[in-house]
Parts: sequence; C-alpha cells; structure tokens
Amino acid sequence: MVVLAKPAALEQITLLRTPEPWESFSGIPAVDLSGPDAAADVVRACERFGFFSVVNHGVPAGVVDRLEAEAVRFFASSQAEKDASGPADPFGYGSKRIGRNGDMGWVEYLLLAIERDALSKASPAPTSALRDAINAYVGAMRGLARTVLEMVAEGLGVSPRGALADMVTGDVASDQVFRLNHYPPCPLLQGLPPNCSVTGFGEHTDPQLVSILHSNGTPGLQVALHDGRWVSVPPNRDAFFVNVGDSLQVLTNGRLRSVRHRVVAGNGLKSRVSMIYFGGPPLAQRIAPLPQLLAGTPLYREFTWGEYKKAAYRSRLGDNRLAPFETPLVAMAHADHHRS
Ligand SMILES: C=C1C[C@]23C[C@@]1(O)CC[C@H]2[C@@]12CCC[C@@](C)(C(=O)O1)[C@H]2[C@@H]3C(=O)O
Ligand SMILES: O=C(O)CCC(=O)C(=O)O
Repeated sequence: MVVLAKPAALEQITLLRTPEPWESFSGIPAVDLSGPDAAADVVRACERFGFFSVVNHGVPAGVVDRLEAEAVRFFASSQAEKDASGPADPFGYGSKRIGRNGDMGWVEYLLLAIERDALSKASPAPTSALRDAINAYVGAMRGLARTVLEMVAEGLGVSPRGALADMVTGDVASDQVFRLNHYPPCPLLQGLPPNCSVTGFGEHTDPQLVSILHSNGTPGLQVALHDGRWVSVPPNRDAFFVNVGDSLQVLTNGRLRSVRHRVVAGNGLKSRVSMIYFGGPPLAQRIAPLPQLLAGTPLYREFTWGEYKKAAYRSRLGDNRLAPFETPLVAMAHADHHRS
C-alpha cells in the first residue's frame, strides 16, 4: 500500500494504489445452492477464500430491487433529511466516519439493528417504505444465512445440521446487524495518478459468523487471498456474496478463516450501493471450537459473543480482533513466525 499526497478534503482517508477495481479476479467461486454438491462446494469455497457468491439462491429479485430503489432514494435525499437519522452511534446514518475509533472512508451509510426478522425499535428507518423494504429483505437474508450455515455444518460433518444456523436464526433472539452503504464517485481524485483510488471502506474482517452482501453491480469490493494479495471481486447484481466471519473461524478451530475485505471508491460515473446482512449469535452465545471439529489443540479460548462484540467495537477496523482470544501456544507460534 502506498500513501500519496492528496487533496485536503481527503486528509483523513487513505488513498491506495490498488489493482484497478475493474481488473477482476475470475477465481471467486460461484456456488449453485440448488446443486447436488452444494454443501461440499460451500465448504471448499470457505476453506479456499472465506468468500464466495451464491446463485440459484431463491431470493426473489423483487425483494432486492425494491430495497435498492428505496436505498437510492434515501441517499439522494437532502443532507438534512439524512442527518435526521444520525449520527451513527453505532446505529443510524453516518458519513465518512466508520465506528468510534477514527476510521474514515469515502462512504455514507445507514447501520441498523435487526431483532429476529425485522428492524429493531432501537433503529427506526427514516421512512416506512424503507423500513418495509428492509424487513422483507432481512427476512430473505435470514433464510439464506440459514441455508448457507446448514450447508457449512453438513459439509464439515457437524451434527445436528442446524447447530450453526440456530446460533443466528434460532429461537433465541440473535444479534443481527444490517447496513446500507453508498459510495459516490470521488471527484477529488481528478489530477491524481489514474491507478489511485480512495478507501471507501477500510480493510477488515467481519466479527459475526457470516455476512451476506449484495451490490448494485458496481465494482469496488476487494478481498485478500490467503497469500495476502488483494483482488477485485467482479460485480454481479444477480448474486449474493457470502463472507466467513471471525466467529465461524473460531467455531471451526481455524479450518474456515474470516476473509479480509475492503471497498475502494474511484472516479467513475456510477455510485456503488451495497446492502449487507451480518449474522451474529445471541450475546450470551458461547463461541469456542466445536468439539466435533477439534482434532488437535484448540486455537482459541472460549468467549461469549457479547465479550467479542464489546472488544470489536473498541478496535480499529483493520485490527486482528481474534489475536487476544488465541490460546497461548498459538499466540507464541505467531510471535515466532513474525520474528523469523
Ligand atoms: C471500526 C469499527 C466499525 C465496526 C466496529 C469497529 O470498531 C470494528 C468492526 C466494524 C464492524 C465490521 C463488520 C460490520 C460491523 C457493523 C461490525 O459488527 O463490526 C462494523 C462496525 C461498524 O461499522 O460500526
Ligand atoms: O459495501 C461493501 O460492499 C462492503 C462493505 C463492508 O465490508 C461492510 O460494510 O462491512
């Protein structure tokens, strides 16, 4: 990553020389959820990338189109109207400032809490049309998260098949979050080298079990491969993208690893609009390597999601949030690796 001289308005936002967002990586797996090998394919994709797209997912296009239209309407409303739903702390409308600890990006967003299958009262939506569209969409995402987590369990040989899915979509109210992001083109990049992009959303892993992302088909999303290389994800408006989160990494004792990802914003003509469902468990849920997946040493000590979430909200976006939860042997091995 190279930091360049930049306009004052971008002072606190990191500029990147990156693979061009349109230089797409063709290796991201697309899993056909209706296929006979879907569970094995999901696990293979989680192991290789911690990231994949799903097709034949059964989510009606109308549910997505309706929310996208409402999101575009919201972000096009006046600044005063948007500010009436902010500032994000952590929920509500936010612009440029991400989280509470100094992270900045070329993005505006609406971060909302979900209770079971609807927006929580703690996060009222700015309009009833947006609220209704979000509720329909989140209902569909819960179903998709359940399908994916059941397939992960099946593919890994974890029983019962619902063991992971129940943590997010079971009877006990879980900790789900929903986010709408808007990345306008960045005119301030004019005059800077053409391969220069601005950070839209800084690199990070998601703390939850699983996240499901949809975008309006505009490039910008990049993921880090296991060798650390950043690649651009080819946009696909018809697909959903699934991210493995930190909690699933711990539950599988590191067999599946959370994916580092980020969004870069350019100087193109089209805005990127994305919607992300973050599937977390109930606050009291204990997170530890599942006994069925524990062949050798546990890599992580047990914690509750509530503890992890609290620690996550104290951290910076790019931090390795799992490090304090590694067992001493693993932490020592990492320290040796970094020294050599
Ligand atoms: C800088 C931050 C934003 C974040 C909370 C945090 O302190 C670190 C984790 C971030 C993240 C990433 C995934 C989605 C999200 C809602 C979450 O649970 O953790 C965000 C938080 C946020 O945007 O407030
Ligand atoms: O907007 C995107 O495409 C991804 C953003 C993201 O990773 C997030 O909101 O956590």
